[in-house]
Amino acid sequence: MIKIGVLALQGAVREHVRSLQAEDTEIIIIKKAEQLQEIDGLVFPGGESTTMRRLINQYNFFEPLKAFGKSGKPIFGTCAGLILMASEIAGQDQAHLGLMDMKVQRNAFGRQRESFETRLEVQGVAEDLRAVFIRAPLIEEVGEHVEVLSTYNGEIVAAREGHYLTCSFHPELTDDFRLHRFFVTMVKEANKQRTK
Ligand SMILES: NC(=O)CC[C@H](N)C(=O)O
Repeated sequence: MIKIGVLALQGAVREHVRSLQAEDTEIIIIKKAEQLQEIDGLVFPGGESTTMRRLINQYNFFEPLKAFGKSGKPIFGTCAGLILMASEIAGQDQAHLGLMDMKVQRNAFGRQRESFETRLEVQGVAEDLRAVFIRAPLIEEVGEHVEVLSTYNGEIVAAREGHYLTCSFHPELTDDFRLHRFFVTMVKEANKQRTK
């Protein structure tokens, strides 16, 4: 049995809990930093990244989340979660957790297109994944160890760097669970490596 946590400070928590349901997997809602010790993988939901960052500080999550990432346990960040993981944010002096080597731009899809749904090819996951974009960020630049998994109109919208997975859309708002399943497999594999 593996345990996957969903960071529950703000945002689309329940939807991720639903989408992560899988065999031999327990889903835990994370409200306190101590709970990070019991889990094998973690999801950062979408929502509002500046609000989430404020709550991360307020509830003393900052260092524990960084340590969790550095420990090699998988993290999956969606939308605002992607912004939290980035090492650089366009137009801002400071990033948040800086876990993934990538530069992101917030609210990157123009006004008329603030919110839309499309189908995307995601490398190793699906040829036609349903993707809902809501005031979504895009990934402007990636470091050499980052694998681009998907693009939309030439812009990077999903990527992986080792045990970190991220996308700028909301896979948890559809019944297409393939990206979540991919993450659950990443967690199971990382867990196997650790307990070998
Ligand atoms: N749906 C979302 O998570 C939007 C992200 C939001 N625009 C932010 O900057 O945090």
